[in-house]
Amino acid sequence: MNLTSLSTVRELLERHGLRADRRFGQNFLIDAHYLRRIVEAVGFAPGETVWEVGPGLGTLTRALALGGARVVSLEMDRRLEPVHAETLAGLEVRVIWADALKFDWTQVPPGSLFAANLPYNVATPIITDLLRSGRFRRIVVLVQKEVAQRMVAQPGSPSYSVLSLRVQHHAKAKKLFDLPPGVFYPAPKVTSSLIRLDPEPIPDDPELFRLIEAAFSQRRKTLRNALLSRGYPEARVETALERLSLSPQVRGEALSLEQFRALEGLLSSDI
Ligand SMILES: C[S@@+](CC[C@H](N)C(=O)[O-])C[C@H]1O[C@@H](n2cnc3c(N)ncnc32)[C@H](O)[C@@H]1O
Repeated sequence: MNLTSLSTVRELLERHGLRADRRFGQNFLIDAHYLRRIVEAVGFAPGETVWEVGPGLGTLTRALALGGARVVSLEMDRRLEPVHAETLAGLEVRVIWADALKFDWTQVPPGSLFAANLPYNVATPIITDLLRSGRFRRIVVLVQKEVAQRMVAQPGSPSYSVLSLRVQHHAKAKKLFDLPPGVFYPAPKVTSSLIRLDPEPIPDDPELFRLIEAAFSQRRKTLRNALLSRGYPEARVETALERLSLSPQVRGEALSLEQFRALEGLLSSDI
């Protein structure tokens, strides 16, 4: 069965009485060229397990399994079960019917691989959870281009955000290529991008991210005021900024990850 054929996808949906559901971010990939490039980017060895979120009709899931991977995939939309009975039959695939946002990724073995065409509305929290779990050595995700830009953004750029720092803290990130809306059915309004993350074994740092979230909580405020409004003590914030030679007028979006780490170190010590 060729799931990258638009007529096959339409016929499959119609035969099962289904429509792509926007609430679940269902935009199915229907392009063989891009599908091959995504599978190549995952770079698994034969028999290796690849974790996935959102198999949908089974397009990427099937391509990974046909390429020799064992796939464990989380899906929320139970209507797809009879579709999988056709599209994933006989393949090394296990579907877990669960919400990926509630899944405990720390139960995945360390050094695992992850690949997905992520539902756009929940891509950021899923990527954050995957990174925080510390269980993945490579994460290949198809996301909205704006999310991809945030993932690789540097200080001072309009896309620089909590997600940029989350990615930098845990991983090396590379934007691989863009995909036009027409390679999905139904076509989304936006361009997509494939991103590869190569995480290092670095644990989460909740205090650092409490600080970063406070710094980005009100982008129009100075860093000083944003931190004060989140309850950081004034004298300590002022001394820490001074020690780091940062102006009291500086905004959070100007600081590098290293500067946030240094700031957090000073704020949590007796200065
Ligand atoms: C963009 S589609 C990708 C489908 C397929 N992998 C493809 O490439 O054509 C996203 C999929 O994620 C599923 N999904 C959405 N939210 C989810 C969640 N919170 N947990 C698990 N699956 C979810 C949707 O039902 C849909 O199948």
